[in-house]
Amino acid sequence: MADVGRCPWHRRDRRRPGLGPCWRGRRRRAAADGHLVEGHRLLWRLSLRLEAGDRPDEDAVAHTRLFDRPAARRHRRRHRGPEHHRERARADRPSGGKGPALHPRPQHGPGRKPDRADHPRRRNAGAGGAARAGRGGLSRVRHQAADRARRHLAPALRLFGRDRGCGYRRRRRAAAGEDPVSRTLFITSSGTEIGKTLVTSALAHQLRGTDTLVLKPVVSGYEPETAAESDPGRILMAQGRPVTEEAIAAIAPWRFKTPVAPDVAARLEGRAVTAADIAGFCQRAGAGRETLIVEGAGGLMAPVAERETFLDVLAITRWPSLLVVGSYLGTLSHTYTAVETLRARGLPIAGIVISESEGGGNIAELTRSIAAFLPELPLCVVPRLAGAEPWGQAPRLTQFLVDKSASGVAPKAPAEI
Ligand SMILES: Nc1ncnc2c1ncn2[C@@H]1O[C@H](COP(=O)(O)OP(=O)(O)OP(=O)(O)O)[C@@H](O)[C@H]1O
Ligand SMILES: C[C@H](N)[C@H](N)CCCCCC(=O)O
Ligand SMILES: [Mg+2]
Repeated sequence: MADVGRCPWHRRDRRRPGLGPCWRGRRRRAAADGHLVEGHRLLWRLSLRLEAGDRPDEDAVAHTRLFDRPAARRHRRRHRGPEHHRERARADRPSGGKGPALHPRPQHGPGRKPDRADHPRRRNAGAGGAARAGRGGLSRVRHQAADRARRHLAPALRLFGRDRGCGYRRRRRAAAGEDPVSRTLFITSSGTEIGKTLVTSALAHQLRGTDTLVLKPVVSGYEPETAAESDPGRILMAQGRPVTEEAIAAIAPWRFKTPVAPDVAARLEGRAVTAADIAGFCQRAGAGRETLIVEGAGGLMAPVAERETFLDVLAITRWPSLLVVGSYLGTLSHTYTAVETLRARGLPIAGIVISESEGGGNIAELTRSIAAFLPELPLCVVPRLAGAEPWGQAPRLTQFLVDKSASGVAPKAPAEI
């Protein structure tokens, strides 16, 4: 049985009786593989598959075993060994796919509801689509990834609704490219050494216990000996995770030794990275996660390749940016330039965080200026924090995360000063 449809945790016999919605209702029952079936209707669909001699996937075989003993025997025989194979397969093959159905199609009529699989809206959905137009079998034109994710989805969704459960189906759909990660935030800044990692670690810390992945795909100036002080090291510590080489490699695959622009650092090591590499890695790693947070390296337009910058990563992904800016003299121009740059590419901005620079600055005046110039953008201040774990003292930053189904831009939040 393919590992689709139910979370392994639930598939094991751990359910407490009477708690799950899955096992209620007289006409529904659980097959031995943990998949839900709807009695007669599903049997009828299976009969259509079997009639055509179609055995498209392992699931169909599993159900055959459950519902149709002669067919299950044939299946076992067919897999017994090569010496039986040809002869038995010939004998088992239905005559042109036109033999009688094992389970005759239910007749429509008074007192009998038409099968929902025949409804026009459902014709392409799940197993219902297979039975359409009297073709008596699954379509030969198949989209493999979609099929993998959609097997048995229709009955399951009808019973439970799309958003219930532990998130296992959502992650599977996302892995098949059907459903993007719910919330993503790209932490960028008006320059380097501004406070991106502090903000990223604070978010990572505040989102502990949730389904959040935090990535720092490109890091320059990385030394394995001082991994705990590196950006990915600090992110892991903020999440309460051990700083190991494996954990760092999983969240920061492009690590370069020299503390310079990533394209230069990569060239010095005879390596290369592109905006598409970075976008692809993050999207694959984050597929199906509830929240994905990605920290850039350097400022918004720090180069990643000779003719590409982090802005090109954003042009591919269209992640909302959280712009971290300093409180030094000159930050206003840097801030507005970064905002204009994102807007010129039509990229969403989740908000601005002023991370107090070493020299301080007039935070109240800066906040007033930015709020007046960009009143539509949420604004927050992270004051100068001391201590070994500054991420634990930062103000709440999770308000910058919004569902992708929303506009992609965080709702306006009051400035925290
Ligand atoms: N609000 C703050 N309070 C205390 N320290 C801060 C603050 N903002 C930044 N820093 C300090 O400034 C230094 C640079 O910050 P950080 O590493 O977060 O910058 P960055 O933008 O992530 O840089 P990079 O471009 O290298 O990724 C760090 O030592 C950090 O702790
Ligand atoms: C080493 C440093 N802290 C960052 N990791 C990389 C900064 C690159 C800046 C490139 C630039 O904008 O000139
Ligand atoms: Mg950083």
